[in-house]
Amino acid sequence: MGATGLPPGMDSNLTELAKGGCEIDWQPYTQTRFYTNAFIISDDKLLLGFKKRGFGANLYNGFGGKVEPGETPAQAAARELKEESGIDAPLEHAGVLIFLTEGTEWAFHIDVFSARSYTGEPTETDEMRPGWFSLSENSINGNDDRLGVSSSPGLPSIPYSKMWADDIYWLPHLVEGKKFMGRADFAKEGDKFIMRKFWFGAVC
Ligand SMILES: COc1nc(N)nc2c1ncn2[C@H]1C[C@H](O)[C@@H](COP(=O)(O)OP(=O)(O)OP(=O)(O)O)O1
Repeated sequence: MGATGLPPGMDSNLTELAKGGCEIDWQPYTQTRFYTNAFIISDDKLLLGFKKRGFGANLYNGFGGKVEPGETPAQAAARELKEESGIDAPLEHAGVLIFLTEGTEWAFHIDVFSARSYTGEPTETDEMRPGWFSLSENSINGNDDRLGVSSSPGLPSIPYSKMWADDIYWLPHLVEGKKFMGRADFAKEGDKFIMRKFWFGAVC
């Protein structure tokens, strides 16, 4: 933890939203690998993809992947969104996330994007199965899932229990149009990743 109380690499112009694992040290890292993640919001619905293979398989997430050499994060985000869901969208930068996984010396640096319109039809691909989730009148139940209530009848609520454990701390801010930044360090237990230490903040 730096002198500002923020994890190394975080901007000081942030208001704390959530933290945990304060008794544990941040895992050191020597390299950073750049990724993207994109979320589409349409009226009171959020588009997520069920990851069918690879890292994060069997979890819901936004659409994204590695930033390829020569690409900007924004270009990579648009390409990955198209490749994984079949749609185009006017993506805007929403936040930055740093993730460490036990046993690796490199950190995921994820530029997160969002858009409130899109063109095309969300379509299942080899990697992702897109689906809409309700954002209406969210409330939290005992399973950490947010219940969609009224105006999107038939749509499920955001499936936080089937998403990465960090998402519940920053995704509501993305939905509200607020910028955010954060970090989480994960340990591996068998084939599961357990979030041990985290810090998330909103950009002031
Ligand atoms: C560890 O916590 C994470 N939380 C969330 N919400 N998202 C994460 C986390 N770790 C990684 N991600 C995201 C970042 C990317 O959007 C994907 C991973 O990208 P992927 O491995 O699928 O990259 P591709 O370039 O598409 O890979 P291949 O084409 O080689 O399969 O997960």
